[in-house]
Formats: sequence, structure tokens, C-alpha cells
Amino acid sequence: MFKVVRKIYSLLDHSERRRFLVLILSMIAVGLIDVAGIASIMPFMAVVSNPEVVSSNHYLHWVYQTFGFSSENHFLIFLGLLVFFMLLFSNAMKAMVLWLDLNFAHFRLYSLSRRLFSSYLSQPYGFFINQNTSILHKNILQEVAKFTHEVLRPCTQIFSRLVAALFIFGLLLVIDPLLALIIFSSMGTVYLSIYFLAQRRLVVIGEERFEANAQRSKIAGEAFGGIKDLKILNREAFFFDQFSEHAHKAESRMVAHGLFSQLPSFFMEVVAFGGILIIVIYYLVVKQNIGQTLPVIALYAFAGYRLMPALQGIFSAASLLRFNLPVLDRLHQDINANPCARPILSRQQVPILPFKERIQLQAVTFSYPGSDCPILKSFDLSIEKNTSIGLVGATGAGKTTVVDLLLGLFSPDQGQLLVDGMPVKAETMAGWQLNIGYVPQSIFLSDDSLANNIAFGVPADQIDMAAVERAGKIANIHDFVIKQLPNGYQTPVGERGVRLSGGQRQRIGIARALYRDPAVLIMDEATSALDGITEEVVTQAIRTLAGKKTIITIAHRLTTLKDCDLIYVLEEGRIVEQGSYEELSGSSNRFRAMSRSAI
Ligand SMILES: Nc1ncnc2c1ncn2[C@@H]1O[C@H](COP(=O)(O)OP(=O)(O)OP(=O)(O)O)[C@@H](O)[C@H]1O
Repeated sequence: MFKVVRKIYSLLDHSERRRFLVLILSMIAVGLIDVAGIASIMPFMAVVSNPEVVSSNHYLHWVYQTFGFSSENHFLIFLGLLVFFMLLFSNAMKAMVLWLDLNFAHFRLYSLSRRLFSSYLSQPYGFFINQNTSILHKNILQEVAKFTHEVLRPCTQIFSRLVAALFIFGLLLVIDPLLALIIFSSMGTVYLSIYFLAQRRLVVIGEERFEANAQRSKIAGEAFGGIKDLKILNREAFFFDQFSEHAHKAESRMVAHGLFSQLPSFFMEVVAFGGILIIVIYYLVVKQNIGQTLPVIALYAFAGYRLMPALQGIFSAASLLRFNLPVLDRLHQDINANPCARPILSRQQVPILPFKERIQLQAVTFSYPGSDCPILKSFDLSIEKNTSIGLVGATGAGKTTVVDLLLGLFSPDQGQLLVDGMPVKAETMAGWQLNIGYVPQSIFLSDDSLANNIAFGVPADQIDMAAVERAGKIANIHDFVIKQLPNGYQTPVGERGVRLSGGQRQRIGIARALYRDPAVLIMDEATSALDGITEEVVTQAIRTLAGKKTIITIAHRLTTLKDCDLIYVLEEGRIVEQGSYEELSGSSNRFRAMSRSAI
């Protein structure tokens, strides 16, 4: 339990911990007021059952005299009103603490989901290739909500109810220690035994729910992500069945937990009723004092009425907490265990890394995270500023890997990335990346306007429309946008650009890479989805950048690389040949074979 509290505590920041303390202190105050409300019922019931107590009881007599009451009925009305206002005050305080409690829980949902999102965003690219992003969505949205409502709130509830229960117990203890101990220990024993008997199982079903929930999120994400293939292959039933199986498992664990957390309350009602019977018999038979019985029974009935939900609340909150321990563990791990994370900085905060002479990969050895087979071994590459180079090679030769290392998406296991002879370190990587415009093999488009997709990640009111159009013209998309789209650059592209053709999507990707007018342009099969004529037009436009930018192009269609200053031929992670297009066409059989097969 101590470990759990420490984990929860570590998920809160300084001001959140302070608020948590305020909440706990308010709960103690409410516990005190509550018990005063319960205690105030005793004199009232004593006077109802035996009006003579006003003169025989020292305290009641003092109040009666001090406030100058003239009849016992008036005094009774006064006591009744006192009880009423105590209850009113106590319930108003409870409502206020509930507000504090809800406020605390819901704003933790806000702050924790932000922190988790930021923690994921700041992870290196390698983190994402070993993750299923649907599960990350689910963690940010569903599991954080589960944490706040089913881990954090149960904690405050356990505390508030424990305080209430202890104060009620204290009150009963003052009135009749033996009976208080019997009641409290019998109720406590029932709850504690059920809890300890079932706690292991609770953790297991909690883990099963967490896993089943992760699986159903993954399946839903994959079904929609691959909807085209799913439709063509008629695989809807496969995904539907898989989703149903995991959804059923997750919900059946919820049912098991829900039932478990409520069952003892039914049993306890019987125990409580039996308790009242015992009290009546105890006072009638053992103490033989019928005059005292009514107020004490009223007190016990009222205390029981408060104590039972308090104990039941502690029990269900504790079992909820136990059931959701996997959620706490996962959030704790994802928010705190984050050694390679890079802080999220806005562009203005990142100084661009000066680039004047050359980019180098020096003696680089690299294997992908989770794999011990190196894709590149002692790999060297040097690219002079403002030259155009091409990377060619059979599929799987390592071209994209080389580019990903130049982009700083991965760090070499050995060797380094140098810019102007200086190693690019983690602190300067973001500054280096500001030099680069990158067109990947498959272009991601957000469900937004063309302009927002080209400027990508720039707030709409800060987009430089002149830069958007300039990039659109080089990417040969400008005429299409102006002539054929109803709202020009403000036309929405649909989710993942579904309203555009593959070639149009690719040209938007090129325009996006050029929007910032970067010093380095890296294109990985950037023109492969274009028809021959459009490809030629785009290649021509990019050619106008030759000598002004450093251009690195991966292409299977080798004619795209005709104007490159230097082409590197890669095979199994090594450079096996290099030269201009003419040189390689003349001297390399391998290059000629690639040329022929790519036409
Ligand atoms: N995330 C990954 N984890 C493990 N191995 C990977 C990963 N990505 C790529 N590889 C492996 O690295 C090797 C080089 O892949 P890379 O994508 O760099 O080749 P490529 O030359 O760009 O191929 P293509 O022309 O098909 O894009 C391949 O053998 C591939 O299986």
C-alpha cells in the first residue's frame, strides 16, 4: 500500500500535492463536524424519551437555565432545531468537500493526460516503432480517466471515509467502549477478511481488463487504419470477432469487480440489523435500564447508518484501487521512466544549427531497437553543402536507414553524425533538424486544409501564405489547387487526405518539406506515386533548387537521379559503387541492371 501511495504521489507535481493536502484537511474537518452532528441527536432523543432528564442532567439543565426556557416543549424544539442545523451545516460542508474532491480529480485528468501526451511526444522516434499507437491513444484518453476516477478518487475516498469512520467510532467509544469495540471489530473483520481473501484475484482480473482493453483499442485502430484492405479482402468479420472477444473479456472483468465491490454491503445490512437487535437486548437484559435505551439505540442506528456506508466506501474504494493497479503502474512507468525523452520546445526556442560545409556519417554502426543485427557497419558518407546526391540500391539495402540517421530519427550505436565536422548531440539535434525538409515514402495528411497541411503544425493565423504558394508551385500542385479546388489552399483534404489522389498527396508532402525553405531537402521515393509527366515537371522544379540546397534523393526510378552530382549504390548496408549518372551507366553493370528493371 505504501508503494502505491508513493507511486501516486510521484505522479503529482508540487502544487497538486499541496491541493491534495488541503483536500485531506477538509476531509478531517468534515469528519469532525459529522460526528458532532451525530452526537447532537443524543440530548434530543433523551428529552423526547424522558422529559425529566432536563432537570436531572447537569448539562441539559445548565443550557435550559442559561437560555431562559420556560417549558420543556420549547426546549425540545430548540434541541430539534439544533440537530437540524448541525446536520445542515455538516451536509453543506460535505458538499463543499465533494466539490474540492471532484475538482481535484478532474483537473488531475487534465494535467496527467497533458503530461502523458507530452511524455510520449518527447520520446525518440525509436520508441514509436516498437509501440502500437492505438494503445498510446488509449492510455492518454481512457487510462488517465481511469486513474483519476478509479485510483486517485478512491484514495481520497478511503481517507475521507476512514476519518469519518474513526470519528464515529471515537464517539461510540466515549458512550460505551465495549459495545463500540464489538460493533467496529465485527464490521471491520468482515470487510477486511473479504478484502484480503480476494485481493490477489482483484489484481489478476485488473491486469486482464487492462490487457483486453489494450487489445480492443489496437484492433479498432488497425481496422480503421487499414479499412481499404479490410474491405477488399472482406476481412470485417475477422476484426469484428477479435474486437468482440477482447471487449467481452474486458467487460466481464468489470462485472466481476463491480459485483465483488458491492456484495459485502448486502451482508453487512444483515449484520447491522443483527447489531441493533443485540444492542436492544444488551440494554434490556444486561443493563436493565429502559429509560436509557431509546437515545442509545437512536445514536447507534444513526451511527450505523453513517458507519456502514463509510466502511462499505472504504472497501469498494480499496478494491477499485487494487483492480486498477495496472493502470497506475503503466502511467507511472510512462510518465516517469523516460530517460531518452527530449523536452517539447517551440520552434522559437530552438536555435538553428549553422550548416556551412558538409554533412557526414562517420564510421556508423546501427541496428534497430530490439534487433541485434546491424543494418549498417562502419558506414561512412560525406555530403558537401549544396550538392545533389542520390541513394540507390535494392529494396532493404539500407537507404531509408541512412536517411533516418541523417535526419536524427535514430542515433548510431557507434560512430557519429557530423555537421561541419562537429558531432550533432542530443541537445543540438532539434537545431539540426530545422535545416531539413523531408519527404517520406508515405505522406501523412491531417484532416485539415491544404494550407494547414503544407505548413503542418503552424497555427493557422501564423501561416505564411506566400511560402505556402511558393512551395506549392515547386511541388507542381499550385495550378491544381487554384483551378480545381473550391476553396483553393483552404480546401479540406479529408482524413489522411482521402479526397486526394496518391500523386496529389505526395506533392503536398513535397510542398510541406519546402515550406520552411530548408537548406537540406531529403526525399525518400518522393516522386514514386507521380505519373511520368508530373514526375518530370516536379523533378524539373526541384532541379531549379540544385546548387542552392543540399538535396538527398532515394529513388528506384533511376532517371530521377540524372542530375545528381553523385549517386551512391548501396548493397546490404554498404556503399558498393559511386559516381555520376553517366559514369555509373557506363561503368556499372549493377547500375545498368537496376536502370533496366526500374523502367
Ligand atoms: N524498425 C525496424 N526494425 C528492424 N529492422 C528494420 C526496421 N526497419 C527496417 N529494418 C530492416 O533494415 C533493413 C534496411 O531497411 P531500409 O528501410 O533502410 O531499406 P531500403 O533500402 O530503404 O528499402 P526500400 O527501398 O524497400 O525502402 C531491412 O532489412 C529492414 O528489414
